[in-house]
Amino acid sequence: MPGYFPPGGGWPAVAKTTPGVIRGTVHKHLDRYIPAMSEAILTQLRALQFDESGECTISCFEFAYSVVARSGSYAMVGERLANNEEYLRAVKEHILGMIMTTRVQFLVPDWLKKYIGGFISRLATIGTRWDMHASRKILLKHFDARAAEYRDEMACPGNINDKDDFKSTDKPVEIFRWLFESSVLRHRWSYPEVLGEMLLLQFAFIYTTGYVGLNPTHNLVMKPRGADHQQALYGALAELARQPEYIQPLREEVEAVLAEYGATVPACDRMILLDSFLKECQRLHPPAARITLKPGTHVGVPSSWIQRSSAYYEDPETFDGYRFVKRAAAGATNTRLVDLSPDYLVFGMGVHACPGRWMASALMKLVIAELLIRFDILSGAEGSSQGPLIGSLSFEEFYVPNFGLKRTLLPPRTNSSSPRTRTYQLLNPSAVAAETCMKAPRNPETEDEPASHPESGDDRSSNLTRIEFDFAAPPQPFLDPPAWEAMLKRSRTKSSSGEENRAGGAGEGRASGGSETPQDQREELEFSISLAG
Ligand code: HEM
Repeated sequence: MPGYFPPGGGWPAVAKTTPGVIRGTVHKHLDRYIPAMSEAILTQLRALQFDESGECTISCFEFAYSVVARSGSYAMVGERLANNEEYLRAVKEHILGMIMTTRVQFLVPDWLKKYIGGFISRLATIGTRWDMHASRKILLKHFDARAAEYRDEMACPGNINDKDDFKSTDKPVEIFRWLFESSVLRHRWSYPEVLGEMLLLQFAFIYTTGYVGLNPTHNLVMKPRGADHQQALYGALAELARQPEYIQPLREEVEAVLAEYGATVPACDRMILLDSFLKECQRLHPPAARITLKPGTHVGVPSSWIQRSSAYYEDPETFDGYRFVKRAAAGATNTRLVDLSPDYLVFGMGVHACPGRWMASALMKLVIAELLIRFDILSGAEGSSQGPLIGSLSFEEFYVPNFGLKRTLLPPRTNSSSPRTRTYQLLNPSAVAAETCMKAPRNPETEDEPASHPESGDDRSSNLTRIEFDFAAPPQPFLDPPAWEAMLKRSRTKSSSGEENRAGGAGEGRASGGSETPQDQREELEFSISLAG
């Protein structure tokens, strides 16, 4: 990022070590972050404001981005700042400002950059709502204050959060603290380098997860402002709404899993259908991946094309949220959201593969789980979800929203008659169910029952396609019983050895199965299938 790093030094050494930080802290000790992330999600839900008529208008994108900004900030700078609204606003605006500034920089010829690059990065967003300079000032103010606290704590003997201390506590390590202490203790990086890395990491963490992850089926091939944005602006809520047949099975899965395991890593590992759903979203709408061959030369990896190729995927243009669960059942490897493979490049490949993908996966699952449990999600009929966000900007790989799109949210209605009866809030009450090519299995025994949301007080939901799904019940028709059993068994084995598995694979360009090779995984599954059969 121009302006952050000392001139003439090129890309700082710290850039090569931050993935190590992510692996050593966020990735290896994911279980320590989950309670705080979960709390952050709930805080964001509680922060929704309802007006006198009992409605709350919110942009789906803004909600997704905000919830990830808050949870991500827990991991990056700790609880106090993660609850500081000024800081959070600055985080979100700074990331968008970075995108704008980078795009403006692209317009400047290389030979001119060294003269006016820094100047441009100051001016590019000035006076806009993505004013990078203003938001950076706020961020630096908070970083400085936090760093002073770290310094004070380090000055007290025994307070240094070194390796041993970290091992002996259950608390998650703030990424900023880790970077800061390492730089002070080991004289590794200058303070401006640490700050630069924090600002880049905020982007790698928050924008990707909020945008790519929680807006999973948007189209990342962006068109210029004012052009037809058709699919680019849907958030996860609206996207789930477009495929309403997924809501109930996913909801039942997360309710069952959270009831048994709470918000934990094993719970996230057991959200098999949600994992497949998210992976399918990312397959169809990956972020643009780029590698640099030599300074100034960018080569695009056509991940969109690869992930929609019939050479790798059957019926590749069709969204099938259970695609990967079916593949796993059929014995395929690399079917989990975090698995890497050449036909699935969302998290990259090889040594630079995303080390934050376990964190992103867990966070996305927890957010969607909480939403599914608390809200009913229906698509907008009035077209607001189809049009462009006025004043937003979109580029080839990034979208910079102005949060103009509003959606309606109703407050929860209480229903104390039965603890099993849930009352879901409605996102956009004027919504209609979307049409989709997904075929639901018909069950003659339940066909006459009212579908899904008996408490909603209307019969809209009876028009929705309904899939009965129960983990305690026999498997769904699309999975034969032995395959289903094998899959559950495999998932149990995996999550019981989850810590070692997660510690094993980040960035090494292999599937995330710890020391397991794809062949091992396949053999294990075949063995399980033969046992179950
Ligand atoms: C859905 C969310 C995410 C997506 C789609 C994503 C995607 C990617 C991709 C494609 C790369 C590889 C870039 C390359 O090949 O040069 C990458 C690298 C990276 N990501 Fe993520 N990421 C996500 C979430 C996160 C999170 C939550 C973190 C931090 C906790 C993170 C931290 C990083 C870092 C530090 C790198 C650099 C790795 C290296 O250079 O070795 N990412 N990410």
